[in-house]
Amino acid sequence: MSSSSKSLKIGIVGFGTFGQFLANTMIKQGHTLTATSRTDYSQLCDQMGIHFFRDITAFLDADMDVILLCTSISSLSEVVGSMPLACLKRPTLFVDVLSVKEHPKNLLLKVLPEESDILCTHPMFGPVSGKNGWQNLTFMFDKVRIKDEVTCSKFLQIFASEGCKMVEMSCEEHDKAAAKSQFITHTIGRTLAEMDIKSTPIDTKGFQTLVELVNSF
Ligand SMILES: O=C(O)C(=O)C[C@]1(C(=O)O)C=C[C@@H](O)C=C1
Repeated sequence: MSSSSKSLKIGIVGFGTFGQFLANTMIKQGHTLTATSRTDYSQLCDQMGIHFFRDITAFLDADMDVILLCTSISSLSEVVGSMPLACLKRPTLFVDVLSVKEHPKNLLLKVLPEESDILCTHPMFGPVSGKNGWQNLTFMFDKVRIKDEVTCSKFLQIFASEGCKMVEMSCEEHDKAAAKSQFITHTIGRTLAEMDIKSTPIDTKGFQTLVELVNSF
């Protein structure tokens, strides 16, 4: 990577809905993307101009600036545990985007090589709230272990340049706050979805707010 260029080589691990969502903006910004996933996304990646690797060793061989972990919370440890990290050619920045933060922080500190940098993040938005751009949406990050500040700040710039509200906070603080906010939002949202609530001709403002909440899941 040339330090004067803003463009990063980013490898995405886990190319589900959230990985694809982030990839679209990264491509728009001119970054070079590769991806790997348990599901075969080679056709979709072809359409998006992303090199898809079925084989994780070949993926790690591709020599990236950033490895972006977009797996589910429950599979992170198995996925990272199965990566042949000795294949990494140089110190690499690992970034996760899981909606809990102490778990990936502790796991990555435990299993990644000492020379790898770690940035734990949580975009507080997704394909629904971010469908018309990321302006004013919150991006939480914790520089857990950063030696290469240049690469880290280029990565953060992806979100800052889209107009995100950048919030630096420890993983521990994040989990305390999210346990209050995200838990209640998902619980109520999913309960209302089960109840199949729909707009009526006589909606109150309060009821419309509930219908909007359900539609955001
Ligand atoms: O806005 C969306 O589309 C979302 O799905 C947002 C949502 C959520 O599940 O609430 C998705 C993932 C992020 O971890 C945070 C928020």
